[in-house]
Amino acid sequence: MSHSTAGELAREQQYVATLYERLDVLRVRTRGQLDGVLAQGAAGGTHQNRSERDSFADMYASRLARLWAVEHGLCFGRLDLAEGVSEELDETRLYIGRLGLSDDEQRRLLIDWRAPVAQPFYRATPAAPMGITRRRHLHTKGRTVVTIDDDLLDLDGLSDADKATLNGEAALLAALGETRTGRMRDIVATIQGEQDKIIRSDLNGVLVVQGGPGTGKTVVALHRAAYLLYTYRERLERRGVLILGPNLTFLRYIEQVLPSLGETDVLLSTVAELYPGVTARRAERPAAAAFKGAARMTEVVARAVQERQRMPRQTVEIRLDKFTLRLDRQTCDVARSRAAKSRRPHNTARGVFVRQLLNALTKQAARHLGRGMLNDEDFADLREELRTEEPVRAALNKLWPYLTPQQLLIGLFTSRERMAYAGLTSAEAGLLLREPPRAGEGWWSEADVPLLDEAAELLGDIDESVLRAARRAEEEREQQLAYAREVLELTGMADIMDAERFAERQQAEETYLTTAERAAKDRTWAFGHVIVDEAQELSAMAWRMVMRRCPTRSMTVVGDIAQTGSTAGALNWANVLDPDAGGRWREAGLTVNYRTPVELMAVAADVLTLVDPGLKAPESVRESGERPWARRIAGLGEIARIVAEEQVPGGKLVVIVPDGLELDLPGAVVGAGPAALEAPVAVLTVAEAKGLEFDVVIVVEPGRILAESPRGPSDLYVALTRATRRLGVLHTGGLPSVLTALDRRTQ
Ligand SMILES: Nc1ncnc2c1ncn2[C@@H]1O[C@H](COP(=O)(O)OP(=O)(O)OP(=O)(O)O)[C@@H](O)[C@H]1O
Repeated sequence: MSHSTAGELAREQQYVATLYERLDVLRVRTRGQLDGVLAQGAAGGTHQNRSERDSFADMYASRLARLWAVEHGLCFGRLDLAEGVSEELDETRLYIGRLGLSDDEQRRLLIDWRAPVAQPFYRATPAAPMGITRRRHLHTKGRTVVTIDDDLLDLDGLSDADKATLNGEAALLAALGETRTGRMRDIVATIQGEQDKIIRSDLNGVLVVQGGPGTGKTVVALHRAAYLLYTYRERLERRGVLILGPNLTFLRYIEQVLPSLGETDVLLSTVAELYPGVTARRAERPAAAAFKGAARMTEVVARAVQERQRMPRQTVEIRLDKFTLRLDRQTCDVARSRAAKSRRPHNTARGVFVRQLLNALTKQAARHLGRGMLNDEDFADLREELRTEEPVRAALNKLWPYLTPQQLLIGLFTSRERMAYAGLTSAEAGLLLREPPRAGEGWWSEADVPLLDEAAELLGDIDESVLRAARRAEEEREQQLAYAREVLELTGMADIMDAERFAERQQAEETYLTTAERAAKDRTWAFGHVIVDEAQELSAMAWRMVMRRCPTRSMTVVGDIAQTGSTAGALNWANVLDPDAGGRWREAGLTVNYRTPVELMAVAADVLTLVDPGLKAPESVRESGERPWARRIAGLGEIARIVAEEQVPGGKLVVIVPDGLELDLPGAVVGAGPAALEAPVAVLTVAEAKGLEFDVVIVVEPGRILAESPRGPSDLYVALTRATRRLGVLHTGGLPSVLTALDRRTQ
């Protein structure tokens, strides 16, 4: 029902203009407050004054950023309340928008979409109107209201057909029909009821959202992050929210959605990036990645640590200048079992081990020195002397070395002997065996990252390299302080900023880091909430790592079991979640496909029966009017011409190819990366296209995609469900029989 009559439009325009005026006033006011704080910033004062000023500056800066982020589509809806519904004043109308606004008398002008009173905007239906008589969608261009769409929720006035309408169908279909920009957009104006329930679901426990392609899992997860931060600000602001996606291209695709929702305490990451200090770039063979992802690796890593605590069979001789000390097997074993009993991680248990052996060595040394019984003080002095003797240190280090997770895994994967000790068969070891790292080479793969994390847990983070780094940092700070003094002298700024403050600004960036930035640097950071997207792809070992980041198990896990491409990935949510969140997870479903038109989904649904005949494809909300097609080509050389014919003006087209098929299209971006999102034409593999969408999709050699991995049917299903408008399939050999629903084109 469209009510874009001139009079109504003019009235809404007037109201929206007042909202923008208010927004402008607040921007100017906040800018003034920020400038005021910054102007005092350089004037010295106590440390406490300075840190108060910094936090005010942060607060005003992020408020200002929020005020600027809502320029587009500031207000998108209105609710007309049934009589007697509003207890506050005599409000009969509520305007809904990207943030809340009030005037100087605290009268509310605009309601944040996440506020509880805004909920009927997304949930009210004619059958359950929630005290609303009318829901109005306002479409704006810049600051101008262009059209209005109404849903009448007053039961008496509606026919049965009207009662069954979707929430703001016209608004929704308009949003879905738009050409893709290469970046995901927010959907605050058109969130649907089943999505809203998930967005506003309780913070506690693990919420699993299972839904087919295009059902809005990603976009809903992002809105949930914004909603949770708004509703549980106190609890979440300090700990932050982690959002894990499958790869960096995907993170690029979604990164703009959150700032437009006004959220900054969110860390976007991938499993490959989650271990601080490691960049996992190396490609891994699928069989090795699957093996490294299996839960059994927990034991393998534990055995690898034990192997480093193995005691030698022979007596260890330590030659000092004046005499030789000896550690026999039994003494070593006793020290080892003491250390093991301490139940501390390897690097901290080392203290127990070393103390035990040093005591034994000190007694021996006393005998050699003919000093018999020593008093406590002398004993301690002699022990300290021995501790710093190089041969003693070397021997103790060999028996129980300090280890970083990197050292442990490099040691393991480069030695068949160690792998055998860790319980691997010769064939398994062959799968993992590697050459040691060479300078400049990326040694780590994504599958190694959860193993590094596992190792870090068993080893403990306190190791010598950390201590050395801390000492170095202290020295550096001293140097920087000296440098700061010099610079301030030279620049004549000495009287407006003291050296310590300058040095702090230069070096101790920690003070200025956001929660998300601090969390990114800290392996042991516990997030307030964790969201995992494309969660079906995570291996058992990756789940262990993710769970460590969220001891409270407040999580949102979104994915589709039918789309699992990784051989280490999930085929069933219970298998994944029972081990770490047994009894604390609940499942919700999304059933409507907002991306793929009906015509395309019919083809994909046939492929879904190959994945599992019991699975049901999501229902598409719209038709494109274009039939998906298949075409036999004589060679890959023909693809460029077909791509040119299929492109839609201003839209994005992707050619999806099997792994290892090299296709060089003139003008196309090949492979993952931000450029692939921007380009009019890109060539991607299925794994690279996962989670993304394009106006036009051309799938090349579907038979090869089906055959190239045990998850071939899932991969083809993913490929066929990426398009919002047109789908074509090109093949040089026969067309797989599962694709017979495609129209056959001959030229
Ligand atoms: N309520 C909505 N209003 C407007 N657009 C929507 C709505 N829900 C989903 N969409 C759009 O539908 C498309 C698919 O959403 P999204 O990528 O979140 O789906 P998905 O379930 O994660 O898909 P996949 O499993 O294929 O990765 C996006 O363009 C999204 O913006």
